[in-house]
Amino acid sequence: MLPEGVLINGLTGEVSPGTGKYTKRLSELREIFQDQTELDRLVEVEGDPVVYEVIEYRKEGSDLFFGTTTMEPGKVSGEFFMTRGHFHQRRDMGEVYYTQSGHGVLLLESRKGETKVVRMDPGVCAFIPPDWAHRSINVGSEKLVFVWVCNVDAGHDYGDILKHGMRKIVVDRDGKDTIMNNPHYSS
Ligand SMILES: O=P(O)(O)OC[C@H]1O[C@H](O)[C@H](O)[C@@H](O)[C@@H]1O
Ligand SMILES: [Fe+2]
Repeated sequence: MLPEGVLINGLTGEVSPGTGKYTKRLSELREIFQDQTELDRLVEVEGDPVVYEVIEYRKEGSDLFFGTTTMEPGKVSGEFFMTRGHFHQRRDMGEVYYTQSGHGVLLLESRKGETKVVRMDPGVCAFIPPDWAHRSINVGSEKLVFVWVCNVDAGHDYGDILKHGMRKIVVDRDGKDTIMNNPHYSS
């Protein structure tokens, strides 16, 4: 393993050299949005738009890895495009998100049910403590690009969020991003 400088494009999320990537489209995120009828319609008429892309830089044997998440702007019945959201499998491992461009909301929820919001604006480096679920939401009209750094062993636990939802949702109300209680939240 050798040290290396990795070039990150803060406007596009490109990582050079990257070692892997995946894309999430709207149809793959059906369960997390409130209005699934409208989501189905958007998938149909807009040809299943990309919601976000994750590019990573990972070296075999390292304890850390990093990468970018690039989120497209968009809404489903006023609810902004968002990531799936997850806890880490390892409850002792947090994460760092450093916003490069665009505007977002990082929605966090502890196991005890506390909610916190960290605005994702360029230059903000967000600390995600261990055992807080996290979901990022693009509330702007441009791409939201952020760099994340995490332990390779942290892992993703999607189960709880997929099953119960998060307690809060972020919607456009009169042109302003607004945090509201999730009417579909189930404890
Ligand atoms: O995995 P999701 O909840 O869909 O979020 C998408 C991705 O967002 C960030 O980039 C995290 O660091 C990734 O670990 C995560 O996978
Ligand atoms: Fe994470």
